[in-house]
Amino acid sequence: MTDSILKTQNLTKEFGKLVAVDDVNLDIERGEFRSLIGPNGAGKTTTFNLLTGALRPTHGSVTFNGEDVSGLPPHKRVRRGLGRSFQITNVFSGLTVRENVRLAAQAARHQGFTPVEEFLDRKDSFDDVNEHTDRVLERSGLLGRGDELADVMAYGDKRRLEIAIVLATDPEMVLLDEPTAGMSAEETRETMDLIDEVLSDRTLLLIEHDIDLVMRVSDRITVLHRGQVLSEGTPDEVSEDPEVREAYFGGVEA
Ligand SMILES: Nc1ncnc2c1ncn2[C@@H]1O[C@H](COP(=O)(O)OP(=O)(O)OP(=O)(O)O)[C@@H](O)[C@H]1O
Repeated sequence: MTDSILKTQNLTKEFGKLVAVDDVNLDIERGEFRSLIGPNGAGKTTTFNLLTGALRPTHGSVTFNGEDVSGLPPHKRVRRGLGRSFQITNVFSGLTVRENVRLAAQAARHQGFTPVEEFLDRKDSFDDVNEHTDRVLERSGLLGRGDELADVMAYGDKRRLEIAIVLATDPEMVLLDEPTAGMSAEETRETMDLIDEVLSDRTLLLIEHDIDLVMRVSDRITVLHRGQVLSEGTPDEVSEDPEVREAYFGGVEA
């Protein structure tokens, strides 16, 4: 039996008459690197938003670690270990590297329900958050650079900081929404290497339209087309699927 970390059941999102995500069943195994690909308008971003909680499904459910999280807002999903990155991650440019990471660690960790509870919680958790921040900086290759202002960091280092911010929320699973969008081939390679270096022990779901990129990095690939799952399997299985070739290349041999 597989050890599922994230499942969707009959996940559906309608925008008026348009069914953007249509009865999608995903079953992602703990530790897996899964990619979700599909041509423009296939429903990738909508699926991503249903998983993070930015959108609520019209029908169906999202289960994370055995818990139905369909009704939970994004920040509560993050606290349960379902992290997300890049397009939603904010690097505060006026803050230092350490402050950025610390803020993310704090936001993900505080558990108090009222300001008073939070205040009472705070003393103990300060040491805890500081230690966690150090561990994250070390893991991300940023220890010793904590006092640098995010604003003046080089492009590649900023990406490193973005990943550190995700890691600070202590995710069991990370949702990556087109992390290399707009990058050169060289920057794409560096970013994927960095993800591999820093997040390789987490379950990853990469939303991506670059089919060549996902072929290289994924354990399994789910192909969406017109809101539905068209194909699923290892990179080899998916790339040999005639329906995938049809959807991507219009039947023309690539
Ligand atoms: N808020 C919305 N209101 C109405 N229609 C929407 C909304 N968001 C997405 N859609 C539509 O749902 C369909 C799926 O869009 P989605 O952005 O999820 O696809 P995608 O696979 O991410 O595409 P792309 O690669 O172009 O970003 C598209 O037809 C899109 O126009």
